[in-house]
Amino acid sequence: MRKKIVAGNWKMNMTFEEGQILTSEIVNMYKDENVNDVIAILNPPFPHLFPVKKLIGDVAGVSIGAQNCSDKESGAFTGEVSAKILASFGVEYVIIGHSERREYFNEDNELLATKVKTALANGLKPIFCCGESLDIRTAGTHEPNVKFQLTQSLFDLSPEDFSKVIIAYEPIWAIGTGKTATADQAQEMHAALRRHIASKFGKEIADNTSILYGGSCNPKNAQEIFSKADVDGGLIGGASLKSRDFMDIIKSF
Ligand SMILES: O=C[C@H](O)COP(=O)(O)O
Repeated sequence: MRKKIVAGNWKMNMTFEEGQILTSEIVNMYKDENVNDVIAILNPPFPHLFPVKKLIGDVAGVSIGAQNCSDKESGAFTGEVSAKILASFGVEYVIIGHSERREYFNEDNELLATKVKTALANGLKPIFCCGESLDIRTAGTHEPNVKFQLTQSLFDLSPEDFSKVIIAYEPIWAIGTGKTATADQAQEMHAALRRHIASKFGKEIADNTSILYGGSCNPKNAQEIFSKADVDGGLIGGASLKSRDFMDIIKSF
């Protein structure tokens, strides 16, 4: 059975102290409150990874992920962080292909395919982001557009490797805009992606792939979105910076 996952993407937010407070609050709430088998993944900026991991300790169900990794294994690439370094610090997940990386850092499907392979080769589980712009949505070509992102970056993987990937569907027009996709729009795309995955890797793998929704998800709309058959959780930006909101989203299942 596929896993229910809520991942918090802090993006470029939180000082050291703020990150420590946020993590402590989330970890304590997660331990004290009734969480229905939902994996929480905290994805802070790089310098937070080790201290946040220490605060999480051995609390089952809470895990740590990075927001990016290099496509290179190691070497003279100033400012980059490799999957190998992340893994050596006990990081378990890595977000790859977020639309902000695609747009501001020119990351294309080909580069992202390399990043996914590098992450997997070093034991990290990729949270692979995909999603369409408003123009593409308006033109009605969103489904083939997003399927193409998966084909280009993930369909070279072996079935065994693909099974370790989490998909995050994030319509770009819904990110940080307060304009969330409707639950039906999310379900429609998630179901299409699952069919697409099945066409390449088979029904069993597709049925076991967690597909998360991201884009202005908050405690008010999470329950309806998560109630849809093919929505297995969320990739949360703004609302993951407030412990109560993040926990309420986790408890929306
Ligand atoms: O990675 C998270 C997404 O970009 C969603 O961000 P948001 O919840 O602030 O819209």
